[in-house]
Order: sequence, then C-alpha cells, then structure tokens
Amino acid sequence: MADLAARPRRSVLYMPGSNGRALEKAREIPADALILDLEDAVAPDAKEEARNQVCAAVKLGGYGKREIIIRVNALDTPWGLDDIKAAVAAGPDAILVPKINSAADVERAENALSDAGALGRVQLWCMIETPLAMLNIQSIAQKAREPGSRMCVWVMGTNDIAKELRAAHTPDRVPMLASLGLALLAARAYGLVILDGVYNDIKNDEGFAAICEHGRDMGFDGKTLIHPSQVGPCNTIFSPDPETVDFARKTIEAFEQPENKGKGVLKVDGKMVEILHAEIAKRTVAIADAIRELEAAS
Ligand SMILES: CC(C)(COP(=O)(O)OP(=O)(O)OC[C@H]1O[C@@H](n2cnc3c(N)ncnc32)[C@H](O)[C@@H]1OP(=O)(O)O)[C@@H](O)C(=O)NCCC(=O)NCCSC(=O)C[C@H](O)C(=O)O
Ligand SMILES: [Mg+2]
Repeated sequence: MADLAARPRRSVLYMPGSNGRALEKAREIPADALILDLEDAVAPDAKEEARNQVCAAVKLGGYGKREIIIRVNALDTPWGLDDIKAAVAAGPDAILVPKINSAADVERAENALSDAGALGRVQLWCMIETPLAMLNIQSIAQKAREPGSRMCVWVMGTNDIAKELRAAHTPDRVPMLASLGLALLAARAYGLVILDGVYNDIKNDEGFAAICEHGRDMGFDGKTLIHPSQVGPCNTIFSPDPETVDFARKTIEAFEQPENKGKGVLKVDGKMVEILHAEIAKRTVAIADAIRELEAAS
C-alpha cells in the first residue's frame, strides 16, 4: 500500500450508521475523516437498516475530500462478513475492522476484503482494543510488511480497553498508558498510522483539550471523535503551529546550503539541529502543506 502517512488524519469522527441526520450533517463537518459505524453505536435490531443506509450514503457521496471509512461488525458476529461485502461494494476509502486480536485476525480481514472484490485502493484499518491484541501487538503489526497488505491505520479503542482492563478513564490516562504505548511502539516500528481513542465527556472542553494534547505529545497522528463540537479544537491541537513549521522550513533550508553540505550538525536560530531533525522537519512541512491543501478544498 502506498505511503499515506502525510495525509492529515487529525480529526476522525464516528457516527452511528443508524443516524441518518448525522450521516447527512457530516458532509458539512470539517473533520479530516469520517467513520460510519455499523458496530457498537448500532443496536442489534438496527444492524441491517444501518448497513443499507451507510452504503447508500457512501455511494451518494458529497463528502468532499474527507476520507470515508465504514466500521463493520467483528468478523465472528452474524453481521461481519455481510457488512464487508456491502461496504466494499459501496466504495469507501477504508474498512475498519474491530476487535483485532491476532495476526490471524488481520489475515481473515485481508481475505474477506479480497473475497468481497476490494480494488487496489481500499485500505484496511484495524481497531486495537483488547488485552489479547496488546500481547500479540508485534505479530499484528508485522502483517503490514506482507506483500499486498492493505493494513495501514490502527485505531485505539479506549472504551473497550477500559472495559476489558476494568480500568477507569482518568485525566492522566495512567491506566491506559501501557496499552497506548505498546500500540504506538509497534505502529511506528512497522510504519503504520495510529489514531488515539475517543473522549466521552462531550461537554468538558478543558478535559478534551488536555487529552488531545496528551495524545499528540505521545505521538498519535490524530484522534477519533464522537461529536461535531470536538472537531475544531482537535484540528487545531493536531496541526503543527506556524512557528514549528517556520523552524522546520529553516532547518531544511540550512541543510541544503552548499556550505553545509556533508555536515551532520548545525545551529538554526541558536538551536542545535542534526540530520534527524531535518527528517522530522520534512514530515512537519509535508503535513502542514497537506492540511493547507485539504482545507482549501473544503
Ligand atoms: C453522543 C451522541 C449520541 C449525542 O447525540 P445528540 O444528543 O444528538 O447530540 P447533539 O444534540 O449535541 O447534536 C448536535 C447536532 O450534531 C449532530 N451530531 C451529533 N453527533 C454527531 C456525530 N457523531 N456525527 C455527525 N453529526 C452528529 C446531531 O445530529 C445534531 O444535529 P442537528 O440536528 O443539525 O442539530 C452523538 O454525538 C453520537 O452518536 N456520537 C457518536 C457515537 C458513536 O459513533 N460511537 C461509536 C464509536 S465510540 C467507540 O466506542 C470507539 C471504540 O470502539 C472504543 O472501544 O473506544
Ligand atoms: Mg470498541
């Protein structure tokens, strides 16, 4: 799968597939990506109706440059495989499979996508949200290295992690750190994009901002969200600020100067920068440019 790492995924908004109003409204919400959910946000009796509604919305389009992801039910549920068939036929950018516990689960998901006739560009996103996934994390990540793998994004399921660990959602996220850290290490080691989990307390703006900053500082590429009011603040927090972008451009330029050719360390604005900082700088500028392009198109 092509390198999609510079694509902005600051804000990734879930909505229940059974909520027609939300599917409609999402066409105007400035989230970088939308997850149309058939899993936990949809009651068992509403599963088939939600599947039809989501697939119809994706086929109709109108979501602009937002990346469109359909979250299907887990493969061992009565709905999982039929969801994948219908979702692939609707043509989203990605299918998100929940409760991935092992490398074998990734293989089943990859095969289900192929059997459903997925074309080259359809990505596989995986929910990382169980203790078993944490114990198998490296072998799950390694599947991304196999030829033809569609797996390119992981999404942390912090509600399921808290449930399975019998842990609390605390402001400092100490009970969650082992899981978040393990998943981040594996994602980075194998070149996967990784998104932080959701924040349930919709009215708590301060708590939300603090958790976004925490996720950003840990290294997540963006955050999954549950309400439109979370999109703006999340976009701001996960965008590189102008000073950082300016310094990144200066760093790249400094290493490109003829007099600095062959040097491994320089000083920019009084700060030491090494070649590794130039690599970070290139990524910062690529993300900033991609964000500008995305926002200009909306
Ligand atoms: C949480 C909600 C049920 C709250 O809904 P509601 O009471 O309707 O909110 P508001 O009245 O404040 O809504 C204002 C308007 O915004 C629209 N709206 C609300 N939420 C969304 C949304 N997510 N996407 C798009 N539009 C949305 C409302 O329709 C109102 O519109 P208008 O009529 O014009 O005023 C609701 O926010 C909600 O359902 N959120 C998403 C829940 C969800 O998808 N959950 C599943 C993923 S979370 C998870 O578990 C991840 C993982 O698996 C894990 O384990 O952690
Ligand atoms: Mg979950």
